[in-house]
Amino acid sequence: MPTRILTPEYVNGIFKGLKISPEPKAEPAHGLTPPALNKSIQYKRCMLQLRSKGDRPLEKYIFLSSLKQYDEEMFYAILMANMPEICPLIYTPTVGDACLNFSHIYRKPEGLYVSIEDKGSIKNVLRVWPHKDKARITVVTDGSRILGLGDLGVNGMPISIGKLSLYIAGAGFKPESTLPICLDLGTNNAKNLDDPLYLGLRRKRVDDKEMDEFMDEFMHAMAEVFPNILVQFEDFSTDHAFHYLERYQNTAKVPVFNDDIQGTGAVVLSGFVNAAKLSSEASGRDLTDHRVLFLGAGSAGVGVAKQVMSFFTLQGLSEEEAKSRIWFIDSQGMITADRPKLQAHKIYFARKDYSGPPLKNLLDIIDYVKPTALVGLSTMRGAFTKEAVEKMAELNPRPIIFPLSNPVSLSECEFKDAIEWTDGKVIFASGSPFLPYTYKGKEYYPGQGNNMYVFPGIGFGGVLSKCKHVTPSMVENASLALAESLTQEERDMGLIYPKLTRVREVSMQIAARVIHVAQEEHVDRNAPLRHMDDEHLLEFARKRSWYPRVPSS
Ligand SMILES: O=C([O-])CC(=O)C(=O)O
Ligand SMILES: [Mg+2]
Repeated sequence: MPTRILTPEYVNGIFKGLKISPEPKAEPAHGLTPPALNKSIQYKRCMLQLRSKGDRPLEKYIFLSSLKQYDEEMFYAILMANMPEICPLIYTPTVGDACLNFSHIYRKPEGLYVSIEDKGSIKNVLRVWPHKDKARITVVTDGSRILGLGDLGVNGMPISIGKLSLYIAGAGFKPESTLPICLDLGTNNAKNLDDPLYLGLRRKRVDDKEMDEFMDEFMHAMAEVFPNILVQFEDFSTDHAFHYLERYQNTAKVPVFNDDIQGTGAVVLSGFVNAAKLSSEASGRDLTDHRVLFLGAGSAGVGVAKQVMSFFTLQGLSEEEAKSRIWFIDSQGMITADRPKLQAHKIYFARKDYSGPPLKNLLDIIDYVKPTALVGLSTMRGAFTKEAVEKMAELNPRPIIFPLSNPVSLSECEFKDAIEWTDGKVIFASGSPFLPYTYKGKEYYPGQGNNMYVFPGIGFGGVLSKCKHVTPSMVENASLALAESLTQEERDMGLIYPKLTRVREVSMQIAARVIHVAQEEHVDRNAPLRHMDDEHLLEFARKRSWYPRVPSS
């Protein structure tokens, strides 16, 4: 039996003051605000107040979060005009701190909490969401693997909220069409369970069987209550991430994708396409001869490797040949097929062509594999040591080094170090942002291989096409559209990803491509769009994209 009593009073009470959908707002009545206050001054005051918090990012997060609640349009105007400054505050890395502290800094409802105690009546809980008919995109986490921070339980909610803010700023979803959801299936995090202020259920996680039953009911209920929604799974623990993607991606009545597996994979493939070209220009090596070594074999690592395989298959290699260009290291060393008790998701990439003693040390493995690219999704801070990066630079005139773990405190290496250790030769992308670095008088720009470049466009294209499913080809094409979106200026700067300031335009290109592929694969249900050519699809996406009505200066 649910413990919550969903009386109208309860529902009205909990949402009182929750501004999920600002209807066109009346200006505050004359006399209630100081005479000179207007939106432009308010914008400047907000920026001033934000910046006055100096280098206290969590305080900035809290400030921005309350700004979003009392003046949503102002929040988005500020975010969109200052993406490089604000993204790291509402998203990785600061969102990691917000999650760790969520039970202490929580103020107001911003999404739905569905707990194991709601099993049997999940539909009723979903129905409390205002504007049910407007919901088009949801980010659903169970808090079990938040960034690289592990099981945070209900404290994972800010990740759903942060990603949806980027769906809005990045692609132009209307704020009221977004729905953050945190599933509370317990937590195995002792720190949470010992914290008297922890806001989730005070119990260990349920077993897999009970979780399956819960998830099946949840997905059915979602399709019934929100028939037009697209579901993005986020930060589920590795086994569950793969399991629920497979369980629902072709069968659920609403389209589903997993951002950690597919979004991260797509964004890294895109960066790799551009990086491999730069690296091959320097080495003369054929594109099909790249060799990619992954450190970390969780949902993101394996998801990324599967996408990177399509780099090779697009060059004409077979699946087996493509797979042979990829090596994995996990906590026990290089993954080989003869290792006993390999987890299911690691078997595919386990090497069958190695028979020596187990290789455990990164330097030995680099010596053996001779990679052109080193990709980290290990959440092991500093795992790409000076010696390892120097060895990569000995092997390659332009080594590709992607330390992709989030947040920044768990990055496998820092941008500054990668530049110095390779004497500026590195082609670099990280998961969380680093600042540009000047070395020997030249300014170098880090790439940010974060799924924020693709999920807004995948979601927007998926929703505009009214797709039944998100297919692998839609994801792969999102990635290629991102790779192709670089301007000449960005290429001249040596970038492998477009500038963050262009993310809206890039998302439109991705969305248009996603619609096109949904049509080719007959998973679209928006028939009138079928008559549009690519240029019209792009125009259509741009027209449907939401902007805050606030002057941005
Ligand atoms: O949230 C991010 O920055 C990227 C991501 O999905 C993760 O690290 O789990
Ligand atoms: Mg994630």
